[in-house]
Amino acid sequence: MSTENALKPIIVPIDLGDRAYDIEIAPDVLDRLGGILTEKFPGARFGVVTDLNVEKNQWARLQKSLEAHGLNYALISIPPGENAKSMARLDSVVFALLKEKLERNDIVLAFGGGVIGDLAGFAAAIMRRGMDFVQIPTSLLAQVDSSVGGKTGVNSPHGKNLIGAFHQPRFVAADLGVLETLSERHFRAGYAEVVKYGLIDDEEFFFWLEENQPEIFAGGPARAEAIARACRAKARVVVADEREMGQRALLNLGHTFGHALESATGYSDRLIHGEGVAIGMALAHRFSTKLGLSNAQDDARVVAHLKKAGLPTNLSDIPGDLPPTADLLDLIAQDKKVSRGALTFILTKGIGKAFIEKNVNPDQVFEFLNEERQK
Ligand SMILES: NC(=O)c1ccc[n+]([C@@H]2O[C@H](COP(=O)([O-])OP(=O)(O)OC[C@H]3O[C@@H](n4cnc5c(N)ncnc54)[C@H](O)[C@@H]3O)[C@@H](O)[C@H]2O)c1
Ligand SMILES: O=C(O)C(=O)C[C@@H](O)[C@H](O)[C@H](O)COP(=O)(O)O
Ligand SMILES: [Zn+2]
Repeated sequence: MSTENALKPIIVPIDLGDRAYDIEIAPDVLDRLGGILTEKFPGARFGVVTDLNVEKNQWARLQKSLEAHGLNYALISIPPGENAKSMARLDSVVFALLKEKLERNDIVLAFGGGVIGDLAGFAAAIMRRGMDFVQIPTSLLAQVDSSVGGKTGVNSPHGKNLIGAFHQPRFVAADLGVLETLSERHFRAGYAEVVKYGLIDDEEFFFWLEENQPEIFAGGPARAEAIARACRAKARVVVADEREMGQRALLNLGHTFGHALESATGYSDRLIHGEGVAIGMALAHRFSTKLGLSNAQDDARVVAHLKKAGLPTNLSDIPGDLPPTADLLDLIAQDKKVSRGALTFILTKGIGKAFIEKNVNPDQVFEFLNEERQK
């Protein structure tokens, strides 16, 4: 594939019939958003949900664009971090939007990373029995993954993302410029989800990432191309299986382990989502090899690439103590892919050859995790 010009907007359509929408990836879409929203939603008011970091670094640009078109908005800004994906914070955001008298035909703008997208999207899904919303993803992770596909929700002490709804956005505005103020740690974490698309079913993309990772981190055309390729990959899966009745579960590669680790570390800065996914993908590869399904060479290649990008790949990379393995297994048993009590994992036959394995033996997971704890 030829390198895409970073200055030219890239449109990725999500063909979901009456819920179809576009992702626009461009360096200036935030500055043009006031005009886009005016055209798409004439007469609407906007409830902008963001966090304090995004407000400090990027709100001025969006505000200018909204005000240039005379749009009426209310700003709701919450403390940042994964802990915001809670029932308590959902309650306060919904309350604030209702207090602003947002009507059912008004629009929620989710302006932030994946935490804001999941939380504000869920708020939109339940407010007045369902309001429309627009995703304005400001982290790499949100641009390549969470703003696309309609999974919204919050966490529970019982497990990650256990309370939520499928609710598709009406538009996704992925502005490349906003990434300039994202921390390196969060950029790296988002990159784990980019690597995921290569590992699922596109070894050529994984090899391209091996070649281009430094350019992607530096910004410019390779970054725009990586984001667009990730969005197209996610679009293909979501259009084929919107509500995860089957193949969409492949997007969960690394997440069965990763989500349990995020819960076990209290949804804290000890382990952010993309880091959990990086460790989870390394574990999924090694577990597959232990079961005789994959091979050590591919495992090593995956780990080497994740490490080169500054990502963790071992349980011991997580600061502090982890709970006993039995507790980790309890968290894995709360995974939404569990069916009639049986564990489902996304396993692999090698790079780009992931598959869904139902009825995974919990004793084998327990033994594997105990071995991994020794590393
Ligand atoms: N719905 C989905 O399909 C889906 C997919 C993947 C991940 N997720 C969820 O996404 C969440 C993780 O998202 P995330 O990694 O974006 O985390 P995040 O939303 O916490 O954002 C990362 C951090 O960067 C800050 N930030 C974001 N954009 C910034 C910017 N442009 N400039 C400066 N600071 C900025 C935020 O304030 C936060 O501190 C997890 O809860 C995960 O479960 C959902
Ligand atoms: O969109 C999907 O489907 C995914 O699985 C994408 C994941 O990266 C994301 O973390 C998602 O929120 C996980 O979904 P869950 O259903 O396992 O909570
Ligand atoms: Zn994820």
